[in-house]
Amino acid sequence: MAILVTGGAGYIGSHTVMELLENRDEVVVVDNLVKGHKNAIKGGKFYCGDIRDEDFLDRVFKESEIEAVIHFAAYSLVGESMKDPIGYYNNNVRGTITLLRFMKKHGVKNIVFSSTAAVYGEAKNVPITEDDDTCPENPYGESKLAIEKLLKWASDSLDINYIALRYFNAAGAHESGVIGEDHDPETHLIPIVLETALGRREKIIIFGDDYNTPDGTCIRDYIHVMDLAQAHLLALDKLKKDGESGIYNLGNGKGFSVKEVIEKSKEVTGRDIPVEIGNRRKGDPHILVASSEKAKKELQWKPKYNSLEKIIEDAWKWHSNTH
Ligand SMILES: NC(=O)c1ccc[n+]([C@@H]2O[C@H](COP(=O)([O-])OP(=O)(O)OC[C@H]3O[C@@H](n4cnc5c(N)ncnc54)[C@H](O)[C@@H]3O)[C@@H](O)[C@H]2O)c1
Ligand SMILES: O=c1ccn([C@@H]2O[C@H](COP(=O)(O)OP(=O)(O)O[C@H]3O[C@H](CO)[C@@H](O)[C@H](O)[C@H]3O)[C@@H](O)[C@H]2O)c(=O)[nH]1
Repeated sequence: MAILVTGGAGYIGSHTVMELLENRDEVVVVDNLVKGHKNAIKGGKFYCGDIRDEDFLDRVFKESEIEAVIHFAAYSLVGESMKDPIGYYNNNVRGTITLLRFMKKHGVKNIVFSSTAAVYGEAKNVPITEDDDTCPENPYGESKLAIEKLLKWASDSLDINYIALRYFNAAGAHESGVIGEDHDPETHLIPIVLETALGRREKIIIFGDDYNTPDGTCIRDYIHVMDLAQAHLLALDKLKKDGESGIYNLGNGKGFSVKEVIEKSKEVTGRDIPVEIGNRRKGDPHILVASSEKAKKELQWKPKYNSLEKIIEDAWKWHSNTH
């Protein structure tokens, strides 16, 4: 029996596939390679196609004995979603609807879903717990919240069990340096900062320094991609064991401002990183920091790489050596 990983050629997906392979799980990856890379998939069986393509998805389920699904495939950029809300709903919501229909048809019950801190919007509490209000500030977060709600109804009446993992900001790379964060164009803070350190960019533009935070720049909770990968395996175990659906935050519980990330990157790389202050980016909440106590207690999740320094070191190893 295999684990179907949608979006397994992408950043977090490819790192989770590595972890599954190390755990000796059988893996089937589905990805349309719109954003991902075939050479980031380090094992298992690969199908190139779109999860919204019904005939394609039906064939994948028919040809492989799928035990459970980990569902990463989505568009995931806050800024892009503000410009293309229809495209975001179309890919994220429609893709998940098609996936659930074929899971149902082929009798696959368990799904781990990539949700996001962006479902919370401007947080009222710091750190944020899973019971806090959800009020997304951008179409991306809204599309993910719509999927969480769909999953809830599906679990109530369709015999589907789900765990939605609300990741905060994924960062870092596999410790081997073999795979890392490889988006094109890159929009995420840490890779852009490191590309600037490497001289591939002239400068990093800070999107606003007039937020209500100590240094005026946005605060995020950066979580190592391999700690996220570990959480997916634990979520699968839990679904197999007790079939109980649930929602879990995944973060380190510590926030860093954009300026702090740049300063730490200067220390790690020993390079100069030129900075310019620019306008705010639409759709950005000022602070997002997780409480992950629920994941630690109920999934037995034990993040191993929980310092910003280690996250930047691993990202730097990949960016400076292999990219
Ligand atoms: N990167 C983060 O900080 C972060 C934080 C919270 C949540 N997430 C969520 O985690 C998941 C993975 O994020 P990522 O950073 O690895 O993104 P990514 O873009 O690197 O990976 C997504 C993968 O899905 C594929 N894909 C997209 N639409 C598809 C479709 N219709 N059919 C088949 N394949 C499709 C892409 O080609 C890509 O390989 C996403 O669902 C994202 O919303 C990411
Ligand atoms: O060139 C840049 C890039 C980013 N930022 C800022 O850096 C912070 C982090 O931005 P980024 O790395 O783009 O991540 P987010 O927009 O916080 O979104 C990520 O983290 C979310 C969870 O918090 C996920 O849902 C998204 O999928 C993922 O892209 C934000 O305040 C940005 O405004 C800059 O100032 N300059």
